[in-house]
Amino acid sequence: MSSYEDIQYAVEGSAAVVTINRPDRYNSFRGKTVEELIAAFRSAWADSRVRVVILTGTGEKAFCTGGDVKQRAETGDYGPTESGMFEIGNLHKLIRDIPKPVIAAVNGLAIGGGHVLHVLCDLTIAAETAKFGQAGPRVGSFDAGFGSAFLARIVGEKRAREIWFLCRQYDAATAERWGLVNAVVPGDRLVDEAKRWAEEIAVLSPTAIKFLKQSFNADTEHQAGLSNMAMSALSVFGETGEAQEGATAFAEKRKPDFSEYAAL
Ligand SMILES: CC(C)(COP(=O)(O)OP(=O)(O)OC[C@H]1O[C@@H](n2cnc3c(N)ncnc32)[C@H](O)[C@@H]1OP(=O)(O)O)[C@@H](O)C(=O)NCCC(=O)NCCSC(=O)c1cc(O)c2ccccc2c1O
Repeated sequence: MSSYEDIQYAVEGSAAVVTINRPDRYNSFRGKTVEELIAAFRSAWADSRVRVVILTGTGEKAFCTGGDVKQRAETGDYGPTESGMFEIGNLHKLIRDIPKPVIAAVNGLAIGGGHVLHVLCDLTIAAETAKFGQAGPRVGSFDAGFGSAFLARIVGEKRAREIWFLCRQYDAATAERWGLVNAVVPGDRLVDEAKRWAEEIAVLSPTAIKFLKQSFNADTEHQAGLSNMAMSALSVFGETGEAQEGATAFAEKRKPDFSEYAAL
């Protein structure tokens, strides 16, 4: 895949900068976006010039707001892909497995599956105006894999459950206090700051960094199994009226009505 439609990819100094470029949909992802992100991360892995990957989004509004809910309301899925599959689980694994640090430069809203992406990155630098949160239970979705279990490793069980059960938004200062982000900077300095961190990493031993990343990952690798199961559960849940009510309500700009459903 050499040219991209939903993302931008550039190697600048020692960093590959991967930018989700769907600002009219708040940089939400469809199947094609995920496929392109996978191709970009593979390019960064294979390129010996690249020591760090920076993941960000176009504009000031959103880093990524997760799955494209309008697409899901329209077609019941996240749209066509070359492989015929929606490969978000493979993207999650790739962000973990690429033996180079991945820095999320969160330029705006990191919501739903977009929040999960930054959680999976090794480091997060946030713009002062960035906002963080989950949305799945409001739109008939969930990430019961890395998105919940790994999040709890970062912020602790109580806060992870609060994030998922209340679907609130948290500002960058709160995210920093909770250990969800490494640093907060003015928006106009965000990507430059991420590049500065990348150059600082780039002069260190790449092999030591690789083993360290793998060592950090090894301790939570069992969560990949959970994630697989969660993705299977999600594709079954996505077919239900309950899940479809969430997506349809978002597309129709109204509150979802889950009153006829129960979890007994
Ligand atoms: C993010 C918001 C809270 C922002 O609210 P705000 O009021 O500031 O802005 P608007 O709501 O007016 O949005 C502006 C504009 O952008 C469009 N938009 C925003 N987010 C999305 C989106 N996710 N998909 C499509 N379009 C989006 C919005 O419609 C507006 O366009 P207009 O043309 O109408 O002006 C708020 O927008 C919001 O709550 N967004 C939805 C967030 C969300 O629910 N995300 C998806 C969660 S589910 C998910 O991410 C997911 C992840 C996975 O990994 C999966 C894996 C396997 C299966 C399913 C998965 C899955 O569902």
